[in-house]
Amino acid sequence: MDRDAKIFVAGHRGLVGSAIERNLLARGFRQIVTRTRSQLDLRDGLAVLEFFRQEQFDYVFLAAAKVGGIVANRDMPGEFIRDNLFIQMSVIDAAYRTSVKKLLFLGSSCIYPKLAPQPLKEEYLLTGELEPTNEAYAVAKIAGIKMCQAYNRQFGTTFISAMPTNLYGPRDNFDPQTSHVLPALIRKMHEAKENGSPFVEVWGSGRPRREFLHADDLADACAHLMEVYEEGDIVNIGTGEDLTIRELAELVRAAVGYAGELRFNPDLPDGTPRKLLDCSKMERLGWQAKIPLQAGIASTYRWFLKNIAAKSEERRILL
Ligand SMILES: NC(=O)C1=CN([C@@H]2O[C@H](COP(=O)(O)OP(=O)(O)OC[C@H]3O[C@@H](n4cnc5c(N)ncnc54)[C@H](OP(=O)(O)O)[C@@H]3O)[C@@H](O)[C@H]2O)C=CC1
Ligand SMILES: C[C@H]1O[C@H](OP(=O)(O)OP(=O)(O)OC[C@H]2O[C@@H](n3cnc4c(=O)[nH]c(N)nc43)[C@H](O)[C@@H]2O)[C@@H](O)[C@@H](O)C1=O
Repeated sequence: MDRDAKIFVAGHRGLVGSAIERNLLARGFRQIVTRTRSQLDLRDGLAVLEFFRQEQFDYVFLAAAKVGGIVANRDMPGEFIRDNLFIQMSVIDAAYRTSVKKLLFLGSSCIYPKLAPQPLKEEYLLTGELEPTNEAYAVAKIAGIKMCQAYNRQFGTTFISAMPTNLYGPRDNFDPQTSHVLPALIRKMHEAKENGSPFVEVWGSGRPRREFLHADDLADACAHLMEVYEEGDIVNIGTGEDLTIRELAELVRAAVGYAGELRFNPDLPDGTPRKLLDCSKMERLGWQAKIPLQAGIASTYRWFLKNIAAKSEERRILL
């Protein structure tokens, strides 16, 4: 990729898009274009096509999506399927119509069947039933993969698809109701420590296993794929290691320095029992994750203290 190539990072204010933008700048790319949602609603196909016609991008990273944790997915399936299908349709089609050289679409490990063998190999896609809590989101993601592959076959495009495991890092969503588990636990334990609460509620049984990848690692993997990979076949991106939610909660508790009790609430959903990616394909392509989970949690907590906790405290004092 030429360092003067014109690149659109869709979703640049989110967890992944912001990490991709940082990574591209560090790699020396000079022409990165971004738009906020209020400047350009990516669900609006006509506006997106007009924007692509004006800008004439060489490369596109599609990191804009409707994203949320297990309860947000369970409770808002209509929004998850609608927004994601619209965003994907608009951006992928506009990329084809304006001859973008390469587009990277971001799927998710939730595209795999709920009870697939572990670790999850790319070939397990569409071999069984999906996890019900995020079926609508997963179906939209599978449609995105299939759209990229169909365009490659019929129109000769080079649209590639990466399947990340569960992610975390700076600029994550820390809202306890809609976020994923890791930012939710950071926030809940931090607030419990500040308020002297004797326990923190952890959803579900604590037994499900999850794999966690730092967004900076994912961004590096995406930039690497954009440089070296040309196929439509999906590629998993993870660390190759997982742990139980109870073990994760203990790690977060240690990082935050919270001494209270973890109280598991079985009324909330566990979701998929295990979701560990087989990352051997990505390793063969010359990439491996670098940020250890404990170090990643510690740096994410520092980011949270500076950017979320400090601002809530400022607001509380002003009120
Ligand atoms: N987080 C995770 O654990 C995982 C994420 N992924 C995938 O990675 C990608 C990025 O996720 P992540 O960074 O976590 O998500 P975030 O919610 O952090 O960021 C999503 C971004 O998309 C933008 N966006 C959403 N809807 C629109 C719209 N209609 N028009 C324009 N922009 C829009 C948001 O803009 P605004 O800031 O204005 O709201 C935001 O910048 C997604 O495809 C997701 O499915 C895959 C696996 C795990
Ligand atoms: C990335 C992936 O993310 C979603 O799936 P998920 O892996 O189930 O994501 P999650 O992070 O929300 O939960 C992981 C586990 O953790 C438990 N858990 C405990 N306590 C809290 C808690 O406080 N918040 C949350 N959210 N979960 C908690 C929770 O009960 C579950 O057992 C998909 O919908 C879809 O969006 C997707 O692709």
